[in-house]
Amino acid sequence: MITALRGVIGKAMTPLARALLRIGVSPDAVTIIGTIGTIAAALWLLPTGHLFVGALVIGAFALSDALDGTMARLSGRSGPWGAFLDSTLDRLADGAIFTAIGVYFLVQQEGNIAIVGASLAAACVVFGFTVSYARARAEGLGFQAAVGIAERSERLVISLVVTGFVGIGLPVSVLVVVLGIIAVASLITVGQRMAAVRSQAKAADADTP
Ligand SMILES: CCCCCCCC/C=C\CCCCCCCC(=O)OC[C@H](COP(=O)(O)O[C@@H]1[C@H](O)[C@H](OP(=O)(O)O)[C@@H](O)[C@H](O)[C@H]1O)OC(=O)CCCCCCC/C=C\CCCCCCCC
Ligand SMILES: Nc1ccn([C@@H]2O[C@H](COP(=O)(O)O)[C@@H](O)[C@H]2O)c(=O)n1
Ligand SMILES: [Mg+2]
Ligand SMILES: [Mg+2]
Repeated sequence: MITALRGVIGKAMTPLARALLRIGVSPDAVTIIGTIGTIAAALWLLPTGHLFVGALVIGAFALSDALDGTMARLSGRSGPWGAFLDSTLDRLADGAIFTAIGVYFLVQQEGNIAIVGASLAAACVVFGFTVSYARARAEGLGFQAAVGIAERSERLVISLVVTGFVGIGLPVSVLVVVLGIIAVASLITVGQRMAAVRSQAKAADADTP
């Protein structure tokens, strides 16, 4: 759903991508700086309770994930190394964001909401990583698995927008519910990816003489 905005975001990034290339910035530099910025902003701003500013700053850095690919394509430097670097660093950024939300619950909240919020954030880390792993493993075996209701863009945009709104007064219980929904939707996405690979594997078996 949100992932479908990819083309639009890529187009919107084009002028900035061209400008950065012109001054000699490489796609890899944007990938690395974007990841470091995301991790630093998440681990500093969320546990200290700066949820609104944190969501905005993390969102801005996370959007650089669409910038690096646009720069790589425009400069003709798109390739396996960049794809590997981008996907691997994505996992560090995802882990930092949901870990930071979990630490926010443990440090800034009390009682059941702290325990439940932190546990659901941990579930988002584990199930989100499993979604990404399923695609990486499928692609390593020659199948396609870029499907599902909770791809990375959905997980990040929804969690960051709700985190930002909690920062300006939305009850924190809404974030707990949304983390629960993201965790369940991630598990469903794992199932959707398994189903996609299973049908491709069966079709490949049937084609084998
Ligand atoms: C001061 C500045 C403020 C900035 C605020 C920005 C607000 C923007 C609002 C909306 C923008 C939403 C659009 C984001 C859609 C991005 C779509 C996109 O470009 O996707 C591509 C990019 C990279 O995808 P890849 O295919 O290269 O990545 C793959 C993916 O990671 C796979 O993961 P999997 O699905 O399998 O788990 C991996 O398997 C694969 O390895 C990997 O290659 O997608 C992204 O992932 C980019 C995510 C962008 C997230 C942007 C977050 C910004 C949204 C909100 C900001 C918070 C606003 C706070 C509001 C506060 C309200 C009071
Ligand atoms: N440093 C980089 C980053 C990305 N790429 C290429 O872009 C693809 C990802 O594009 P996004 O718009 O989704 O970031 C990736 O698969 C690589 O082909 C690159 O070459 N170098
Ligand atoms: Mg990228
Ligand atoms: Mg990336």
